[in-house]
Amino acid sequence: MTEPIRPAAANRPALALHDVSVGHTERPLVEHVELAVFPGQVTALIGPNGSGKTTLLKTIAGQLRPLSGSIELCGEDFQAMQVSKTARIMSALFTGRPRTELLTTKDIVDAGRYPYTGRLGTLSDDDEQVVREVMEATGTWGLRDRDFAHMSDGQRQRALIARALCQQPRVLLLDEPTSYLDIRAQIDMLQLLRRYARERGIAVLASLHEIELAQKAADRIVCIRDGRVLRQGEPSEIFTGPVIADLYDLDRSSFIDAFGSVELPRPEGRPLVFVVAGGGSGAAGCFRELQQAGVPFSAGVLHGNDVDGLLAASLAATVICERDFEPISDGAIERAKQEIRDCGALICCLERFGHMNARNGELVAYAHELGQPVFPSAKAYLDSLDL
Ligand SMILES: Nc1ncnc2c1ncn2[C@@H]1O[C@H](COP(=O)(O)OP(=O)(O)OP(=O)(O)O)[C@@H](O)[C@H]1O
Repeated sequence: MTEPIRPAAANRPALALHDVSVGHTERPLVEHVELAVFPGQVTALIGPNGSGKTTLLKTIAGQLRPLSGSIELCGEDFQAMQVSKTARIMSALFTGRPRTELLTTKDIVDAGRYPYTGRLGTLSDDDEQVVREVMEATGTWGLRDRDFAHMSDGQRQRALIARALCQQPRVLLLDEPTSYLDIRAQIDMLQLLRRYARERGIAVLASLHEIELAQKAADRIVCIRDGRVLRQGEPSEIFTGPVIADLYDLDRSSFIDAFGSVELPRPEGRPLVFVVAGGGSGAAGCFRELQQAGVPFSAGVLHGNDVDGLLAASLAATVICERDFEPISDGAIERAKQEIRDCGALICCLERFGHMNARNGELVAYAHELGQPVFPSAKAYLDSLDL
C-alpha cells in the first residue's frame, strides 16, 4: 500500500535541514547546515566553485548519506522514509548527460510519472495529461518524438526539467538548472519554476551560478563557502557589494546592487581622462569602453543615484559626486577641476545639460581654457590615442 503524504502547509517547511554535515568522505565538506524551504518558495544556493552546493543537493536527494544531522521532508524523517514515498514528494535534477539509446524525448519525460504508475510503467490518461501539460509549459512538446540522444544541450536540459516537474513533487532540487540554456531560455525556465512553485506550492531548492538571475528569481538565498553556510537571507540582504565580494573574493565595488550584475575590475593607474556624463550617457557608451581599453578615468560631477553614478563607482578611478537631488555645489566643481587638471583630457558625453547638472558645462569650458583636448565620445578619445 502506498503511504499517505501529509498535506502541505504554507507555514511549515517542505524541506528542513537540522545541523546537517555533508561530504564524500568522513571529512565534512559543508558543516552545520540549517535550512528551511517552504512551499511556494524558490531558494537559491550560491557560492564559489567547489564550495559543496552539488554535494549538499545530492545529500538531500538521498544520493549521499549525511555525515551528521537530520533532514525532514514534509515534516517526516527523510532517512526513515520509503523510497517509493520519497519519489512522490521530491524530484531532483543534476547536471550530466544521462545515457539513452533509442528513447524519444517523451519517453524520458514519461519517466517522471513512474512513481505514480504500476510496475509496468504504463501511463494512464491522467499521467499522459500531466506529461503533455508539462512538456508544453517547458517548450518540449514539439520535440516529443525526437531521439533524446540527439537533442541539443539546451533542449535536453528543458526535457529533464520537464521530467522532474512531471513527478509533481512537493520539493524540487535542481543543480544548475540554467546551465546550457541561452539567456532567453534561462529567463523562461526561471519564470516557469517560479510559476510552478507559486501555483502548486512546490518548494524549489536550486544551485545557481548566475547570481544576477538568482537575485531576480529566488525568494531566499543561501551562500555556501569555506565549509559552511556563510549567510542566508532575502535577495536584498545578500546581493550587496560587500556580501557578494566576500562570497566570491571580488573587489567590493564590482557588484552593483542596483543592476544586479558584476563589472570587470576597473583599470589600474592614474586617471588619464575626465568624463563628464550623467543620465545614463556614460553607461551607454563610454565607461565600459574605457574600461575595456584599459584606460583609467575619473568621472563627475555625478549624482550617486544616477545610473552613471552607480556604474562609475565601480569602473572609475575617482568619481566626483554631488548629493542626490541637489544641484552641483561649488565644492564639487572645485574637486572636479582639480581632477581635470590632473587628467589632461576630457570626454563630454552630453550634448545638453539640465537644471541639476547645468554646472558641468563649466567643467567643459574649464578644459578648453586649459587648452586640453575635449572629445565627444570614448571612441573619439580612444581613436586619438591610436592604441
Ligand atoms: N564523488 C566525489 N568524490 C570525492 N570528492 C568529490 C566528489 N564529487 C565532488 N567532490 C569534491 O567535493 C568538492 C565540492 O564539490 P561540489 O561539486 O559539491 O561543489 P559545487 O559547489 O557544486 O561546485 P561547482 O560550483 O563547481 O559546481 C570539490 O572539491 C569536489 O572536487
